[in-house]
Formats: sequence, structure tokens, C-alpha cells
Amino acid sequence: MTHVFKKPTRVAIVGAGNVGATFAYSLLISGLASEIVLIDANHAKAEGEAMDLNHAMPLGRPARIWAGSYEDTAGAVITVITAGSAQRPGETRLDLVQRNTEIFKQIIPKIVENNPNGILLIATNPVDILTYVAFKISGFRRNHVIGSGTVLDTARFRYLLSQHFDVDPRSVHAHIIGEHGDSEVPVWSLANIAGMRLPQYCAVNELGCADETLNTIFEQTRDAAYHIIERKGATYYGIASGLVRICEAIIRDQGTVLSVSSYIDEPYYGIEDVCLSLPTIVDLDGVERIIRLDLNEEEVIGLQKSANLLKNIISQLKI
Ligand SMILES: NC(=O)C1=CN([C@@H]2O[C@H](COP(=O)(O)OP(=O)(O)OC[C@H]3O[C@@H](n4cnc5c(N)ncnc54)[C@H](O)[C@@H]3O)[C@@H](O)[C@H]2O)C=CC1
Ligand SMILES: CC(=O)C(=O)O
Repeated sequence: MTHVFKKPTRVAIVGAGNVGATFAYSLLISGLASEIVLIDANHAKAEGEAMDLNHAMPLGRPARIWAGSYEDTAGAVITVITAGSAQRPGETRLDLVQRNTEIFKQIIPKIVENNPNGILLIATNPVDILTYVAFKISGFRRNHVIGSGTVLDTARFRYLLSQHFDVDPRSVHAHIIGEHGDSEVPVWSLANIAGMRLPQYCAVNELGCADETLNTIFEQTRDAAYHIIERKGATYYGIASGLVRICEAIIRDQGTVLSVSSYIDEPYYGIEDVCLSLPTIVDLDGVERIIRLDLNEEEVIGLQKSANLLKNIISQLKI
């Protein structure tokens, strides 16, 4: 009998709530993982989600899905953390900071003990602060601790721009950088469609590009979570798709440019020792490289303000 060497692609998900369960479903549909384990303080919730997901499998792609424990993070290529409190209407992401830091103090050591070589992918808010907390507690290399950061905000921005310009969002190249939150920064100076910066694209195509219109697009991007939470209590489809996209870049070793959050260890416009989002090359080793952007003065000031806000919160944290 021939023995076949089988190496499953395991993704562990800690937190089987709105975000964790929606991500698990999107990951199943994507076919990227052969094993998906759900871990939650509420084990019955993880079990229920696993049962429901298993029933979708014969109609889609095969994978092994179960409700497990931290021992099951062993061998996972990526452990995605979505556990913790979410914003209630009117709350900011930063309001969640100490509550979710306490949860990370319980969770991270258990993952490290079982899976010292995997990649941590953080979605729990405030995501930049918790990426920093996970980096410090885990002792992992900076490449292996990634926050979903402004991947979602960048997607929202590209979607809203695509609506304005009436083009496929995948053909809009534009990034939101800095905090995943109220101090985030739109990189207008480098935004382009078909290689043309927006003012040139508007002029050539006789389209409206008024400052007021573009500002409204940014405000709708920045405030999207508040508007969704006001209406339906939570957001999850956007972030679930963002997490799948990050997992794809890692599992398929794609070297994709994504605005993930990671630890800045070398001065970037004078910013260091903080986690925030910048266009980053993501591959099998996680963060391969952060791209040096040629920002204008207003964008540099915005990015520095965003970094200072995050650093100020970090300095008050009890890790
Ligand atoms: N980064 C981003 O772009 C986004 C982040 N989020 C964040 O994701 C997080 C989760 O949001 P939802 O899924 O809507 O919340 P949820 O309340 O539906 O789910 C949270 C889950 O975490 C579990 N949990 C809590 N403490 C735990 C612990 N110590 N160990 C294991 N599991 C634990 C709960 O039992 C629950 O099932 C929130 O912090 C939210 O703000 C949400 C949307 C977008
Ligand atoms: C909740 C959140 O962080 C978002 O939807 O952007």
C-alpha cells in the first residue's frame, strides 16, 4: 500500500460569534482550508456553528470542521482571533480596549503553548491595540502577528469610490492607512484608476471630483461601522471577506499588497513601536515587507496623529 504524506491546512478560529462564524463560513466556501476548528468560551455556541457548517459541506467543498479546544490550535497555519466584546451603538472601538486586553491575556498564552510557529491574525477591536498586545504577549516574530487593520476600511473606500466613478471596485486602487478607527487616513494623493490619479481621471473622463464629494466618500468610509451597528447591531460580512483575503495571501503565498496592521519596528515617517496599517506585502511568512509610501504633507501629519493616538492608549494599558 502506498503511503501518501498528508499535510492538512488548518485554520483555528478563536471566537465563534458574528465575526468568527461568518468568517468560518466564508473560509469554507473559499476552499482554502482543509480543517477549520472553532474555539469559544461558550463551547455550545462553537458546537452549534460547527454542526451547521458541516451541513453546508456536502453542498460545497470538503473540509473537516469541529468545535475544539486550544490544543487544536496545534499545527494551524493561522489562528484567527475574533473573541471579545463588540461595540454597542454609540461606542467607539477604543472603548473596548481594557476589556478585550484582559481576554487576550487569557487567550494568547494558550495559543502560543500549543502553536508556537503559527501566524496570529487579529480581528478583535480595537484591532491595532490588540495586535500590539498579541505581539507583546506572544513573543512571536513581528511577521507572524497581523491585524486585519484597515483591510475592511480600504474595501469600503474602494467600494464607495467605485460607486461614484461607476467602475468595478477591483479597478479602484486606493488605501486607507493608520488606525482602524476614527483617526484613519485616506491616501488621496496615490489613489488611482487605470494608473491615473483621481484629478486626472476626472478631467479626462469629464467626471465630478469636487473636494466636498471626495470628503463625503471618506466620511462614509470612516463612519461605516457606526451606521451599520446602528441599523443591525454588528458588522461581519465585510470583515469576514477581509480575513479570508488575508488567509488566501498567506496560505497561497501570494505576496499580496494588503493594508494590514503590524508592528512598526523601523521608523516610518518617524513612527515606530506601534501597530497600525500600511500597505504591506503578505505571503506565507505573514508580513513580508511594509511598503514605503510617498505621502504628501497632510497625509504624513494624519498618519503621525493616528500613531500618536494609538501610542498614547498603549502607554496606559495594563498588559
Ligand atoms: N477588525 C474589524 O474590522 C472588525 C472587528 N470586529 C470586532 O470583532 C470582535 C467580535 O465581534 P462579534 O463577532 O460581532 O462579537 P460576538 O459577541 O458576536 O462574538 C464574540 C465571541 O467571543 C467569545 N468570547 C468572549 N470571550 C472569550 C474568551 N475569553 N475566550 C474565547 N471566546 C470568547 C464570545 O463567547 C462570543 O462568541 C469585536 O471586538 C468586534 O469589535 C467586528 C467587525 C469588524
Ligand atoms: C466593527 C468594525 O470595526 C467595523 O465594521 O469596521
